[in-house]
Amino acid sequence: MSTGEAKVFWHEHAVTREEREKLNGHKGCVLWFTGLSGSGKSTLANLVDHRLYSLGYHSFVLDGDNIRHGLNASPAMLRERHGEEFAKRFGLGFSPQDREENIRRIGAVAKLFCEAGIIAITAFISPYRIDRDRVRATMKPGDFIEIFVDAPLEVCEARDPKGLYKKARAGEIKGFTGIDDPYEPPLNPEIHLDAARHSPEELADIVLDYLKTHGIIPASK
Ligand SMILES: Nc1ncnc2c1ncn2[C@@H]1O[C@H](COP(=O)(O)OS(=O)(=O)O)[C@@H](OP(=O)(O)O)[C@H]1O
Ligand SMILES: Nc1ncnc2c1ncn2[C@@H]1O[C@H](COP(=O)(O)OP(=O)(O)O)[C@@H](O)[C@H]1O
Repeated sequence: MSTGEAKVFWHEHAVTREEREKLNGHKGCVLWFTGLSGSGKSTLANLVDHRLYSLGYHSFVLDGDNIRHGLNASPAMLRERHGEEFAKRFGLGFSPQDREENIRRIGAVAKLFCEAGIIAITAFISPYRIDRDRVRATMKPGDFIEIFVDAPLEVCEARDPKGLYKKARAGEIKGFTGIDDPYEPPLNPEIHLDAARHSPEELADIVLDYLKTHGIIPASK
């Protein structure tokens, strides 16, 4: 058997994206929340998801913390389950390369959701601009909606719900975003949220309004 690169072919779907969107009563898209740890990504992602669900729409949250338990599991988790060699090959931590692969994989998954006519809601720090832009470049114009959850480091650090900033300041966690690893804010996000001055409910309203005014969900409900 050849060990060379296999040729892979693309199969058209029997049911088109447009047909699925018609059935769902709204368009598919990716709501890409990005921001520092503690900025409010997960809170907001889940609130928007719940609002959409209550309106009868189809959405799903892909959250960094959860995805890093499965698809993008850490080396430690994989070591326990499958041994050292497997963990080294497939486990993802927080090095720049691992974050890049984390975002690449989740971008591909989010795109599949979008093509299934679903509103994919991702909540990853996604600190590097190039990684977010690469995901954007894989998608059709309008499908990738970058949402900057903008809360200053001081605010996030004061919230510190998991105590991670404290550990990072103490040097117990290395390469923590905002402390000793960079966060590159979006230059031109579709939505820029002031997450330090507004409640999650107010911020969710802004996201829902965007979806209505851009024809992703009906304006009428
Ligand atoms: N070194 C370091 N830097 C930043 N964050 C860290 C780190 N180590 C662990 N954590 C925890 O992992 C969550 C971020 O995971 P993500 O997959 O969103 O990160 S990334 O997009 O790949 O940068 C992040 O969760 P959120 O607070 O929900 O953002 C942290 O709880
Ligand atoms: N807009 C907001 N205003 C005040 N507190 C918030 C807001 N959004 C989230 N929080 C709180 O901040 C903390 C971090 O929120 P979380 O959604 O976990 O952030 P992230 O997913 O970005 O790490 C939580 O305790 C949450 O209740």
